[in-house]
Amino acid sequence: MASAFSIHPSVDNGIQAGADDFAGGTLVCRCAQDPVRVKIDSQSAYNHACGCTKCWKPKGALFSVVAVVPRDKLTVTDHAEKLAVVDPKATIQRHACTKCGVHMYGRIENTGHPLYGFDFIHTELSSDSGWSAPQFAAFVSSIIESGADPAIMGAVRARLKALGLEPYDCLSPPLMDAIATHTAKASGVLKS
Ligand SMILES: N[C@@H](CCC(=O)N[C@@H](CSCO)C(=O)NCC(=O)O)C(=O)O
Ligand SMILES: [Zn+2]
Ligand SMILES: [Zn+2]
Repeated sequence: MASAFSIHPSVDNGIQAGADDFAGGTLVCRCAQDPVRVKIDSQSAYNHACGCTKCWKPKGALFSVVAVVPRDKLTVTDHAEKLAVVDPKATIQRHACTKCGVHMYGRIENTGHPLYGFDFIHTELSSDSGWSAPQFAAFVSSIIESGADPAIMGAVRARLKALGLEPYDCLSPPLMDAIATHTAKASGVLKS
């Protein structure tokens, strides 16, 4: 049965597996003229659906789909002058196209942050196929903050599970463990 809502257009009809030998591609914004292009020289990692209010999502979708790549593998090749940071105070500085609104990459500038060194990208902006598939759904309850009816949450979580995207209200357990380990080492609670 078709769903009454869209999780995200790239997963609504099932999830396409990534390719093991995939080594990157180009992200292109939605401007018909002079699009911003970002070259990625790496496969993506930790791809996931994100329900938070800050990640860019296409119109009508409840979730964004967002992954990370090492920041030294990301290069803006065309029309960097069109990019601006959406919220300079956010942990993840999202560089968006000022003309079409698409977020081209999100960068963490705080060197002490557990995820420093990773840039956040939306692989749907690339026509290259082989990017790693989304593995889980994060910040699911946060879709309510963008206006989703709390009454649909049961159906949303059931749909995510049916798609193979385990729903979490924060990040996935392996990512939360990695972040907590980093924090415990930084504070000295855990000896490295
Ligand atoms: N309920 C809030 C949650 C926002 C949030 O913490 N988002 C996460 C995940 S973004 C990609 O997975 C985060 O790390 N944010 C840091 C940032 O956005 O700078 C909401 O929905 O706004
Ligand atoms: Zn654009
Ligand atoms: Zn998010």
